[in-house]
Amino acid sequence: MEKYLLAIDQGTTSSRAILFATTGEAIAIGRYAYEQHYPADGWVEHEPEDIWRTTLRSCQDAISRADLDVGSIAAIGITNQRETTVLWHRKTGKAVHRAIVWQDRRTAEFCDNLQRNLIAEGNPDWIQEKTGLLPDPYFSASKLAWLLENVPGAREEAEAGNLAFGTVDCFLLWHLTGGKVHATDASNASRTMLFNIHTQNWDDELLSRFNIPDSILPEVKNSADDFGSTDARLFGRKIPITAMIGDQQSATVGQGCLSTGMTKSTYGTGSFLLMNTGEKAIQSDHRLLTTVAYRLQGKTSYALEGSIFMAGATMQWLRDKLRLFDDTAQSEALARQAQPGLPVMMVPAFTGLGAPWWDADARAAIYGLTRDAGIPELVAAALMSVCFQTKDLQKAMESDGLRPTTLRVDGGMSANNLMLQNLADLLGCEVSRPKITETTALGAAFLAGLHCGLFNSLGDIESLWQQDRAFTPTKDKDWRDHHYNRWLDAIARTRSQHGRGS
Ligand SMILES: Nc1ncnc2c1ncn2[C@@H]1O[C@H](COP(=O)(O)OP(=O)(O)O)[C@@H](O)[C@H]1O
Ligand SMILES: O=P(O)(O)OC[C@H](O)CO
Repeated sequence: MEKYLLAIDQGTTSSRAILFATTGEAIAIGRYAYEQHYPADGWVEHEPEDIWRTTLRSCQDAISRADLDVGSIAAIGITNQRETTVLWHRKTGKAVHRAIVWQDRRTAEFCDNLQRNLIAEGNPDWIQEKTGLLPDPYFSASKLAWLLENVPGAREEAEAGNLAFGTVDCFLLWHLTGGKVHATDASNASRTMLFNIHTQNWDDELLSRFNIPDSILPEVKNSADDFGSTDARLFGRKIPITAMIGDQQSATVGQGCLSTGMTKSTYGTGSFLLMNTGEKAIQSDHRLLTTVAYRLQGKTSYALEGSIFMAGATMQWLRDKLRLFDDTAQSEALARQAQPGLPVMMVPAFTGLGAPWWDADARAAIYGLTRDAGIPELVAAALMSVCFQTKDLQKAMESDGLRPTTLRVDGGMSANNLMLQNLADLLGCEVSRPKITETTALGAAFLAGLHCGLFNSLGDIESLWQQDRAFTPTKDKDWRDHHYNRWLDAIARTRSQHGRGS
């Protein structure tokens, strides 16, 4: 019987399930968008029940659309939006509060104080040295501390051992296994700010700094491992779960970026550029993150990461709040009508700025509006803002002594040819889009297949990668420098609004 792999890709705006053949071909897909909650300025929440319900229905849809025997699904791999924090009751599986999403900035002051204290103690790099991360509300630790402090009774329940913490992979695993398995993988653990990426263990000093009881923590396993089996009632029979990996790391695998120096950038809600640095955990001097790319049979591969909070989300804002178009796919045709010279500049700091600025308090701004600026110029500026933010990351990597020669791109926004051409022009390097753009799901499926013996080695996935289109630079250095300097000026002006320099 031919075997298939089911990948669950639980993203920020939708839950997806894709059934793959071992050739990498997607056989069937299930997908449900779900509600975003914005209860206050800078707060972003998801209903955990929505996350679970839409994931389950996506899996059931994919399976029924493929019209196959559930017994032919060899294994499940889970990949997920990272850092998003869930705390739930072990007995009922019910969350004590909505999930606090990675974009949420409510703990900005907490993180500022933490950084100030570390500086006062003469140990400013303490967090980065242990975790590869920088003190910012983006990561799970301060969100979890907030839940324990602010949800009535949560701390007492946690200390009594009645609560479980997890990122979304872990929360889904709990539900898929009928509450039997409380585990995560090293790539997801590396985004919590509680995990020491060098020792590969939860770090007691970090736990005590954030005041987190260790009774709530999941076991940390390899990214391809034995994570238990689904409750037979969900899909008619048990299916083994043999991989879990954060979505950006999964896309790195799905893009075949498996050797040192290979780099991918995913353009979804946010944008995340990862360079595989192999067995070396390189600590950035330019405010990039060091993260676990994947851990296989106890061997850790690391990546250097630049995280941008607003990419496709800026297009959603133009669509939903300004109502400039009905479908984000229309943005390309609109931007092509814009005046030349990129007159309008947009800094999309709607939820602060990520790498390399790490400025939680910055807020978005638009510059250079004239009487003849209209919808095309605004849309072009929004698309360019994604390219400029990627350029910031390229510059930071170069300052750390690393330069990717080719950038492999994926994610919903990589369908936009104009954006990718502008990106190649601005970076001055080739930008390459693969035929399979569901690389995030593919990475998890591949790792699941690796663990259950459908693939022999990581090398097998490299041979599955095929290019759809390459975008080569058409502009010279003067053009690049001119526009990038305009961007840096816009960034400086935006940050000066709340008293921060560039
Ligand atoms: N043709 C396009 N041009 C610009 N943005 C697009 C286009 N198609 C999709 N997007 C954006 O890509 C995002 C969806 O990408 P996806 O990878 O599905 O995101 P996520 O995994 O974060 O939910 C949306 O924010 C959408 O606005
Ligand atoms: O859901 P995505 O694709 O926007 O990815 C979110 C990231 O994992 C956040 O770190």
